[in-house]
Amino acid sequence: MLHDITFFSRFEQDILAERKTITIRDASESHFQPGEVLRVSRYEDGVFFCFIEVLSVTPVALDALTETHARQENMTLSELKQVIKDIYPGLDELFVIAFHKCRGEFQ
Ligand SMILES: CC(=O)Nc1cc[nH]c(=O)n1
Repeated sequence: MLHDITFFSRFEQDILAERKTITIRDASESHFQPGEVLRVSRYEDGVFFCFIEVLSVTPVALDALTETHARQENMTLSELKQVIKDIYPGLDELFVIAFHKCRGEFQ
């Protein structure tokens, strides 16, 4: 079964250009499994823009975010921490979902 995930529209171009290869989510979106293909749409208007394959789902604390995570998000580390604090205020239990954009049959 195909599951859905949404991203804020400001992340769309980075995902399509494969500059953003992780997403950091709360526990409500930590159930995805490696190998699972997700249908990706924009959070604001629901417009579909690609499929992604989940590579891994790894717990991480806000303070444990690193420059590597930031690079995978195409941000600086301070930008990334601020973005996550804005999206999930007061939350420390987070999950890194690593993915790659699907090509070919899923494009
Ligand atoms: C819609 C939404 O929650 N989008 C998010 C949240 C965290 N990271 C991300 O890349 N996108």
